[in-house]
Amino acid sequence: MTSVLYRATLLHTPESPFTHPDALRAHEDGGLLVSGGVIQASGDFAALRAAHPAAPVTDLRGGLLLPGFIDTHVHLPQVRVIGGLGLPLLAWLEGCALPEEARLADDTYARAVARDFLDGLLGAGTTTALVFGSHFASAVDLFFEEAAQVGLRAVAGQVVSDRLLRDELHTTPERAYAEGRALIERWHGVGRALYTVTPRFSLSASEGILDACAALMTEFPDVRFTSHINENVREVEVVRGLFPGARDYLDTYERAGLVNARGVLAHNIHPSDRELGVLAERGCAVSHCPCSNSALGSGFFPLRRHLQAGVPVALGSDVGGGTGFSLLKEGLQAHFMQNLMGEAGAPLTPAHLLYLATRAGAQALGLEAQVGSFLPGQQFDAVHLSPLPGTPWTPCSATRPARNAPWPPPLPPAPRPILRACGSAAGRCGRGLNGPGRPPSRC
Ligand SMILES: O=c1[nH]c(=O)c2nc[nH]c2[nH]1
Ligand SMILES: [Zn+2]
Repeated sequence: MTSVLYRATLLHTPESPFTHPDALRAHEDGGLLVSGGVIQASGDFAALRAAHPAAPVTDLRGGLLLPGFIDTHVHLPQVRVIGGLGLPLLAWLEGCALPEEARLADDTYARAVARDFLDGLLGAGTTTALVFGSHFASAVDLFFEEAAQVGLRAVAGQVVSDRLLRDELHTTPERAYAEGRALIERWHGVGRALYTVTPRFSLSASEGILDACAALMTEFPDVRFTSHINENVREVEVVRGLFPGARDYLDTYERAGLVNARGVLAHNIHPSDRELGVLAERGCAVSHCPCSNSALGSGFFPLRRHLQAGVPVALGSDVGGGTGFSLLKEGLQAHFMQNLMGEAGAPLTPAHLLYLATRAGAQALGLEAQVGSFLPGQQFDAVHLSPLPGTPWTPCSATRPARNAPWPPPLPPAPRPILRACGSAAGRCGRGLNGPGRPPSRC
């Protein structure tokens, strides 16, 4: 099989920068040798060229080649309600998201939505996504068909709920099991498709429906699991009331047997230490969706606590609670929000952000042997970020200060003031400013 040598500036993070400070691999004049869609070698272009002189070269210089982005939380039926800002979660679901989700009962509408959604993901450089599907089995079926057409690595499933949404979005445990089973048999492992068992959240899922989800997970041991957790204070309170015997939100899934290394739970903004400990011990990942957390006012994600506990974390766009498909934007927002948290935040460098948008997502989905970096043996799932022709392209030449270098540097001694403000309230002594040497207390 012919190999092709791609020439570009390459960046990838085969290790986690949270544990390996030198995790970023950067090759300014880099090369990737690809054969049959699989990466054979990566590194400096000159060395690869010397070792493979006959390989045809595809020249992609002038931009950046990164592993394709991996979105670990995004809702198929919400692509047309992106940007409904200003409401907290439960009001937003009722007024904005759920009425639109009900429209996917119509197959023609559902197909059009699937196409918009896939355009959005691929346009943002996302090549793998963990997709919250539709409540309607036929819409999920259509989605898998459309995803196969465009080559997205779709890890998706039918969303199931049996209370507190809208009647047309409710199902029963028996029907959820039967429709889930049929979709798994039709799509799981076909081409790039994988199936995810998807109860919407414990607020809308009875114990019966969580048990039906667990039955599918037992019967098909490599399908994935996804849901929401601890997103909004009011939501957490309602869930506590609905599951009086549960220790906390996570326990509602745990008791059904749904928490393990095949799982990704979205948000987790308000976790207890117990929940973090269990997630870490079971290897269940959390999808952090910072634009959604900001848009719905859900709160600040305690990334530092997740990292300290050892919980795997990756990034999600959470369209349409989130504001768009770009994981570059999610990374930037994550950075801003961690900054705003001060001491409680985790400082994020560009290497952390690249990792969270690529390799961390692959690990969360159990796909790290296939995608997420440019290591040999990986699929050639990549995104080429190239500026439009004519855009000035000046690499940033600023040097970063060392992590613990004092900043700001000490200030020079302050000049002696010539005039000092009057010490009385708002200068009401009538003299305004004191003359040199007159202490404010004499005013
Ligand atoms: O951000 C969210 N988007 C949703 O659609 C949803 N459903 C339950 N919980 C949710 N959170
Ligand atoms: Zn969501």
